[in-house]
Amino acid sequence: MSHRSGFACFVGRPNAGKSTLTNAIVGTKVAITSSRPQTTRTTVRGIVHRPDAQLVLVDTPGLHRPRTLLGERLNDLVRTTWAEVDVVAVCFPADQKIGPGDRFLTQELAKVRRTPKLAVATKTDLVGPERVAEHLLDIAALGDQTSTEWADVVPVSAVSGDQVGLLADLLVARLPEGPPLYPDGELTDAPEETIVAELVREAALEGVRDELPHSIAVVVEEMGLRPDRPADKPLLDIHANLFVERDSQKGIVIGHKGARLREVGTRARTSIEAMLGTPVYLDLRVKIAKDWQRDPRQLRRLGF
Ligand SMILES: Nc1nc2c(ncn2[C@@H]2O[C@H](COP(=O)(O)OP(=O)(O)OP(=O)(O)O)[C@@H](O)[C@H]2O)c(=O)[nH]1
Repeated sequence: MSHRSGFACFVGRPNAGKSTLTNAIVGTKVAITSSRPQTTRTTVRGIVHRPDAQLVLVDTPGLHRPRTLLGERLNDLVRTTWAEVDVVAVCFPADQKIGPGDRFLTQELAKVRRTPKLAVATKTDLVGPERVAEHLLDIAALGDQTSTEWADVVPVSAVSGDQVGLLADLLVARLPEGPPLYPDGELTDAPEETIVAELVREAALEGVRDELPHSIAVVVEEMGLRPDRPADKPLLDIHANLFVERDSQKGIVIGHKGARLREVGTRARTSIEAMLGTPVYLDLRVKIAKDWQRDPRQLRRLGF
């Protein structure tokens, strides 16, 4: 039996369902989802192991009109990823009309000629069959208008699981023949620190107002098992800094008498424990990195 291996990435407007789809295909939580746009910043890979193939999924941030240095860096990262992967799957949420953002994205993607492009109609559980049909026609028309030849057009629901298996098959079909790229059983090659930092960020974003999400960055300073613990009672010590850009934002994150920060810490700790399967002691500090999105040195320090 021949074996295929390679890389795929999901692209699409913010909130299109890329991270959720990555999780549904990989079958475990590796990328970070939230109901707010633009939370996926780091490239997190999920790896699908099958007898016939190994599919490595790269989850990129959304392309957007850059207004800051961070925005430009993100767009560069997206384009580089498109050229490097074996197939790009563009997500168009079925509960939304195709809009200028989708057109901009598809046009940009069309410039990366070599990479096969697959169109995915996401969130089909939210709408009826007529709307799905109409959406598929709109996607085909968008392909014509942008001279994009869709390798396939697939409707899926990551939430109900409908057609997720088919999508995985279609992605695998675009991979070159080759041996597995990663050892079996490895679900993600994102370092644990990155996953932990994303989980803290996700917890901090819950329930905050619109402007804040772009201003929060989390860096795990230190992480390690506490020494002198009995083998059956491990404890993972995590020291993390949560950076905001301004004093006023620090207040929002910390909340009245630290109440909000405590909530964020508890929520983050619970999801880190669930993810890593170890009890966690989380030491979370809020710091100000003034205007970090515009400062190249700070961007590097925060891992961009
Ligand atoms: N009903 C339904 N909701 C979905 C589905 N897929 C994703 N969602 C929801 O849509 C929202 C956005 O999903 P994400 O997976 O975070 O979207 P994303 O494209 O990764 O978003 P960004 O990281 O902001 O670019 C979340 O609230 C998901 O729960 C789906 O198949 N059905």
